[in-house]
Amino acid sequence: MEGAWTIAFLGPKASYTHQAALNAFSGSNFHLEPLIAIEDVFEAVQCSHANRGVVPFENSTNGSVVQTLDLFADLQKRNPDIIVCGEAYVGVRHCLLGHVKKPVPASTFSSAVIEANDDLSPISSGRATPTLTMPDPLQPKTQPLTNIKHVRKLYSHPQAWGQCKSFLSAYLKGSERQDVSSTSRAAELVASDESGTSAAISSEIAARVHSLDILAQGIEDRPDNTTRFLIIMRRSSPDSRHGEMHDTPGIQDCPDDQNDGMDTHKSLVSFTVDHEDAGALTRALAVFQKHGLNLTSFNSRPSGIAPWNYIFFVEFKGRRCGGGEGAVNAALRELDEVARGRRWLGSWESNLDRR
Ligand SMILES: O=C(O)C(=O)C[C@]1(C(=O)O)C=C[C@@H](O)C=C1
Repeated sequence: MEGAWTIAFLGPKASYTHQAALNAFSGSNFHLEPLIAIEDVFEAVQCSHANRGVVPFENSTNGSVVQTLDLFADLQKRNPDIIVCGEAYVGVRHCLLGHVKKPVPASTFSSAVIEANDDLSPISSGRATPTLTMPDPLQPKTQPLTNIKHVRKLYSHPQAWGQCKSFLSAYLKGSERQDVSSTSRAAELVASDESGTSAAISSEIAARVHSLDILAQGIEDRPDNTTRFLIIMRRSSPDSRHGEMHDTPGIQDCPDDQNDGMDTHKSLVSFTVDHEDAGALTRALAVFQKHGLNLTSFNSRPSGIAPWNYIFFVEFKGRRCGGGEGAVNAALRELDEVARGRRWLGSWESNLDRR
């Protein structure tokens, strides 16, 4: 694998990020390297251990992945050279993975055996009970494949809880929840739990990798549940694969592009504003409107400067062309006049229509 690119991703194997990495980088030219945390992926790319990194950015049901936004905000100045160079979408179908409870052999008709097997009685209706605050609760779109009354503890990535709310509230209300670094890490932990009373929200592939039983399938609230992943790289790093140098990745040659890639590309920028200055954020956003740059996402995270002070992330249609030309460069110059601490985070080809 001499000369192959190293692609770091949020692992272990069988995470949804792994699926995104396989979609974006298949073939023998790529060596895929699972890492434990999203920050490890940023670090691997920042220190050039990896040529590219794949990280979750946003889920269509549950919103932004705040760990990733915070790494782009980079308050500790650990990842100053990271930019985005691509994106990938993965349809996320969650499963509940664990161990099917085996019936106790009824060799004798003792009350202990009857009690133990009572837990294997038919599955509950799963209808969420209406309450005063929620008179019309969302009903889960699926029910368990087997009895799950023995499940006491759940493991998953924090994003997954918010994607499976109705199933969890209908069937697993009393179970303790533990956040872990990814859904595949959750499956790994459940596989090593000998009590058999834990379960993971994870993928069907993770069930196969860890020889776990699928206790329920398709437990996400919405059938269109999709996660968007970003591909990151280090700016000004030599990419050895084709022996070529990209001096300014994220800034592209677009000589024949009449509309700055507004139909084909997206870009990401972050900035802060003077919070004492009324209208400062409005003026910053007006710059994008003035140059016809359509915003596709807007996020904020604590800036680390002072409490209730934010760093803003704006994603918009269009790409930044080399040579200071074009609408995006013009907007960035004007943004520098009204915003503070502006950081360019890259342009990449939009993949939304190619899912
Ligand atoms: O835990 C994983 O498998 C991941 O790849 C992370 C992640 C996320 O952070 O959004 C990816 C997809 C799902 O939305 C849930 C978790």
